[in-house]
Amino acid sequence: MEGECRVAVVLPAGGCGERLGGCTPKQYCPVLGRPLISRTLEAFERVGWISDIVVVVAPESVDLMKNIIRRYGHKLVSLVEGGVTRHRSIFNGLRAFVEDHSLGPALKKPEVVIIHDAVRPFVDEETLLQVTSATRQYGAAGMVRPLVSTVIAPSSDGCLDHSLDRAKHRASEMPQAFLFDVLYKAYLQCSDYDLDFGTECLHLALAYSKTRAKLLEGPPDLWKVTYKRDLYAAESIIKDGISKHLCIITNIKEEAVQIGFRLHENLKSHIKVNKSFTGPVEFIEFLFHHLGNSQPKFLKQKSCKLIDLLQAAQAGASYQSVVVSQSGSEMQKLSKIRELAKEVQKSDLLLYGLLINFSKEESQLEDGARQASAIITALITDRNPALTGQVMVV
Ligand SMILES: Nc1ccn([C@@H]2O[C@H](COP(=O)(O)OP(=O)(O)OP(=O)(O)O)[C@@H](O)[C@H]2O)c(=O)n1
Ligand SMILES: O=C(CO)[C@H](O)[C@H](O)COP(=O)(O)O
Repeated sequence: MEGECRVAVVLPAGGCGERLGGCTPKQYCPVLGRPLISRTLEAFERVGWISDIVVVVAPESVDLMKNIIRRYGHKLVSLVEGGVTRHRSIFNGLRAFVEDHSLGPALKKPEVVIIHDAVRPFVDEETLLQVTSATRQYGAAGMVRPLVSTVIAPSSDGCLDHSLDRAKHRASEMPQAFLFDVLYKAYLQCSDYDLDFGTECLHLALAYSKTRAKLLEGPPDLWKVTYKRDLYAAESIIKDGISKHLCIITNIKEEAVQIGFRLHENLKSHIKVNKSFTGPVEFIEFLFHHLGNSQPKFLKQKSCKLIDLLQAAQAGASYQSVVVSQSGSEMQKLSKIRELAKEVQKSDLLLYGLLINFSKEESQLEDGARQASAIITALITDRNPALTGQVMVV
C-alpha cells in the first residue's frame, strides 16, 4: 500500500447460518479440515499492509474462536462480540477502534476500514488493493458482479409487478471499503430500522454520509458461503488451487533417480511439476511435495531431515506430501510415516506413503511408475485426510 495509510479489516462472523442449516454456524464448518473462518483469515494474513483484523463473533462463540486463533496461529486478530443482525455486528466491530470495545487491547483507528464477510474465503490481495485505493479516492468502494438471474418484483397478490433490466444492475459482493469516518458516521446516524433490516453498507454510506461508493467488478470467487452446497464448492476451489504444483525430490541413488524421472514424466501430464531435486534426504527415497501457492523456503534446505522439512511448512499452507520408497526393505522406515503423518497434520500437511518395487525390467518399472503416478494424482487431487499415514504398495 502506497504512502502512509492505515488499513484495518472488520470481519462480521456473528451469524448463525440459518440457510445452511445444521448446528454449527457456517463460519466454523470445516472446509478441507480447517474452519471456514480460518481460511478467510489466512487470505487476509497474506496481505502485508493490513494493520488489524477485528473478528466479530456471537458471544457464545468467543471461546471457540479463541481456540481457532490459537490452533491455526492467527495473528493481528482482535475479537469483538456481535449483535443480533449483521449491521449491528459490523457497528460493534467499528466501535473497537474508537472506544475500548474489543475483548483485547484498544485498537488504533485506521484511515480505511475493509468490511468483508467471514464466510467469503476467496479474497485476494489485488482485489483488496483495488477496493482500498478506490476508497482513498472516492470515500467508499465495493466489489460487484454481473447478475446471474434477472431480479423481478412480485406484487402483493404474488403476480409479477415489474422486472429490472439485468444489464443495468449488479450483485453487490464483498469486500467493501470505507474511509473509517464515513462508515462510522453512517452507523452512528442510521435508524434502528436500518440496523435491523438493512443489508448494504454502501447504502448507509450514501444515505448518511453522502458518499457515493465506487463500484468495481470483482473476480467470480467472491461469493458468500450460504447453502450447504457452497461448502462443497469452496472445497473444490481450494483443491483446484492447490493441486497444480508438485515437486519431486529424490535420493541420489541410481534407482531412486530412475523412478523419480519416470514419475516426473508420468505426472507432468496431470499436474504441474515445478521442479525435480536430487539430494540426500535422511530416511526417504522420494519426497513428493505438493505445494500451495507459494514456494516454501524449505525446498532450499534439501539436506534437512524429513521431519524438519515438513515441520518447516507454515501452519497456514495446505500442503500434502507423498513419500515414496522404492524397495521392500524400506517398509520398516515407512512404518514411521503414520507417526509422522499424525504430527505434521497439525500443520495442515497431509502425508501419505507409497511403496514401489524397483525392477530392472523396463516394462515392469514403467508399469510401476504409471500406477504410482495414478495413485499420487488421486491422493493429491482428493486431499483425503482419512488416508494420511497409510502406506500403499504398487
Ligand atoms: N448477527 C449477525 C449476522 C450475520 N453476521 C455475519 O455476516 C456475514 C454475512 O451474513 P449471512 O451470510 O447472512 O450469515 P448468517 O446470518 O450466519 O446466515 P443466514 O442468513 O443464513 O442465517 C456472515 O459472516 C455472518 O456471520 C454477523 O456478523 N452477525
Ligand atoms: O449482500 C451483501 C452485499 O452488501 C452483504 O455482503 C451481506 O452478505 C448481506 O448479508 P445477508 O445475506 O445477511 O443479507
